[in-house]
This record gives sequence, C-alpha cells and structure tokens, in this order.
Amino acid sequence: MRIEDRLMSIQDFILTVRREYTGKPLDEASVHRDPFQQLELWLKEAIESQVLEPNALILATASAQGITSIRAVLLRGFDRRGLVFYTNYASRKAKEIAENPRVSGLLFWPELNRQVRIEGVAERTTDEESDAYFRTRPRESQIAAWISHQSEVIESRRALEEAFAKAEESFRGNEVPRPPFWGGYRLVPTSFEFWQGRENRLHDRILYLKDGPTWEIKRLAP
Ligand SMILES: Cc1cc2nc3c(=O)[nH]c(=O)nc-3n(C[C@H](O)[C@H](O)[C@H](O)COP(=O)(O)O)c2cc1C
Repeated sequence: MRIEDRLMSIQDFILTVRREYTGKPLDEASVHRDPFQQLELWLKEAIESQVLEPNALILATASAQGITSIRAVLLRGFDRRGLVFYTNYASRKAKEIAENPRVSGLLFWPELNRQVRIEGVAERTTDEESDAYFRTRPRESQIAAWISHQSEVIESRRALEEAFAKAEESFRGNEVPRPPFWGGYRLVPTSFEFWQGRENRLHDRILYLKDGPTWEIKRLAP
C-alpha cells in the first residue's frame, strides 16, 4: 500500500502505529550465567530467523567533550574478550575512541522483539588479527579501504571512483595489503542488557554487570 492510500499523514501514522511485542520469556534463573553465551544464543536465533543484518551493531562513541555520535558497524567476531568490528583508524569514530575509549553498542532485531545493549571500552585488535580479517575481504573492499579517507569531506563521487580505478590499476597482479590506517577494535564489555519485548509492555530486561571474573545478573523494570 502506498503511504497516500492510508488516508493518514506520516505524522498521524507515527503517532498511532503500535505493535504488541511478544516473545519467549527471558528469566534471570534460566539465562546463561555468561553473557557471551547468551549473546551467542541470541545471535544464533537471529541468524536462524533470517533477520536481515543479524550482526549489524549500532556503535555509540563520544568525544572528550561528551559530544556523542552513532553509526552501524558489522560485528565480525566475539569471544570472552569482547566484540570485534573493523574500520578506518582515522575515521570520526576512531578519533573519538582515541579521546575517550568508552563506547556502547546495540544489536536490534525487530523481527524477534529483541535488543542487546553492550557498554564497555574499545581497544584496538592486534595487527595479526586485523591482517587475518583483511585477507578474507573481497578484493574490491580491500582496495576501497585504501582509497577512502573515511569521514572526511570529499570533492565528489567522481573523485572517489577515479581514486578507486587508479588504486585497482596500481595493485594489479598483486595481493592488496592491509592499509596501516585500517583495522579492528574490540569492544570489551563491562555490562550487557538483554531486552525481550513482552505483552502489555511488561518487557523482560536482564542486566549483566561485570564483577571481577564473574557477572552479576539483575532484572530491570521495563
Ligand atoms: C549495516 C551497516 C554496516 C556497516 N558496517 C561498517 C563497518 O563494519 N565498518 C565501518 O567502518 N563502517 C561501517 N558502516 C558505515 C558506518 O555506519 C559509518 O558510515 C562509517 O563507519 C563512518 O562512521 P564515522 O564517521 O562515525 O567514523 C556500516 C553501515 C551500515 C548501515
């Protein structure tokens, strides 16, 4: 249906659209004691449910002055050390992380009425880790990493495409190495919150707080 056929303005639509959230109960007694295992379970369920971008992580950073910014990045791996994503080390997010390593991330799966909030600090992955991941990227993405001065103002789309074509030519016949200004970060969590939408807005919110080597588990009001 086209928006015009709804006989409703966009303003009225967003005011009135309302969805009942339902889902399997999330219970502090039955969740994994280890939030990384809980994350693995929910990621598995998101992937199995064929949500469009199950590993899209909305990442918030803040400058030293507390000016915040957010964007999506792709979660490329995780283990008990943290959650890994890759980017340009001269980008806005990287500059903010250099000033202030505190970051937060959000995984949101509307099809499952679920979100996961993660707070912690970002630290760079090792060169070896970044190299290993860079080698798995399609060649075009490897070349794009070289020519994109991510987050900087550029003259035009054409200038970008010309730089890409030039780089493609100069790398012809050779492997594309990882640019020194491109690599990974690991979000090392200090807290996780798993949110499951439930009926009547009585949602389940389970909070994990790092307590030395273990995690404290609490329930939050919806
Ligand atoms: C679904 C999705 C996934 C993305 N994944 C990445 C990523 O893994 N790494 C990255 O640097 N940018 C990624 N981007 C682009 C970022 O959102 C952002 O535009 C870029 O990193 C520049 O951000 P910054 O100026 O805040 O540093 C993605 C965008 C979307 C919509």
